[in-house]
Amino acid sequence: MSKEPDRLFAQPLPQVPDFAFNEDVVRVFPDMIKRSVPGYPTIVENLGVLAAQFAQPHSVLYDLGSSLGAVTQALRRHVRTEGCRVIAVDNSAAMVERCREYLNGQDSMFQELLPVEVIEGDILALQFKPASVVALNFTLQFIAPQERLALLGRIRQALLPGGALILSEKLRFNDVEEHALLTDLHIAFKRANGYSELEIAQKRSAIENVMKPDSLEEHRERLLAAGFSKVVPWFQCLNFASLIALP
Ligand SMILES: Nc1ncnc2c1ncn2[C@@H]1O[C@H](C[S@+](CC[C@H]([NH3+])C(=O)[O-])CC(=O)[O-])[C@@H](O)[C@H]1O
Ligand SMILES: O=C(O)C(=O)Cc1ccccc1
Repeated sequence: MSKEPDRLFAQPLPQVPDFAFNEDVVRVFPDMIKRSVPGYPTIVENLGVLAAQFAQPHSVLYDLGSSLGAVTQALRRHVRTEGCRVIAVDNSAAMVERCREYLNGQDSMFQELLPVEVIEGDILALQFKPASVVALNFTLQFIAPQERLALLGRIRQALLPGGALILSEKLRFNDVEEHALLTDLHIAFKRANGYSELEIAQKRSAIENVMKPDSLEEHRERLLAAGFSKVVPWFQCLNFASLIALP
């Protein structure tokens, strides 16, 4: 994994462009996501542990919006179910290229890893195969809000009995005080991880048009509307949470 530190927003930019998952972001992504998302390492590792409980023999496990394949690698560490394979999908060419490099490196070092196929494509255009586990780890928040329900409906239709969707997201809060407190605490988390006020402000302006978080209530209602029967939050750290949705 690249160890390059994230300094993308360290210098004043005359105009802050909309955030994109391009080559510059790919180079610093492991550092960026760890220093920006409270609980990220815990969520990724335990996503593998959870997935192992839902994986059904001879089925597909999806990693949607796979970036550099952190979730795929956690699935490979924890899932031991017979005949499972992983399909990782991302629409950023730069992410997919680097993700394939990492996974090929693993394949050449270890035997008996779950087979992985990395697809460069839009998850909105995907024809889902019957799946026991679908991971959307901080990806749904980048999908246009009007597309989210239909996508979750297609995922619900693809899920096998006994399977699960694991959905991790940044949250917003309907209660104004709660929203302000957790937003301030998230900023304190970033500061504690070495980001300057300028970096925090410029990153915020870069993501505000492209990343639209929902509240926990909105997630729950939309998942039920998409046909899921049960929604169980299993992790929250500040304004970041992860949910299990059962078919
Ligand atoms: N329509 C789309 N189709 C496919 N991919 C998409 C789409 N929209 C966005 N992406 C991809 O979704 C990923 C979101 S990052 C996921 C982290 C990873 N899951 C991790 O656990 O490390 C989250 C973050 O950076 O906060 C990016 O790689 C996008 O290219
Ligand atoms: O940085 C933030 O404020 C976030 O909400 C998380 C994030 C992490 C990586 C890319 C984009 C957003």
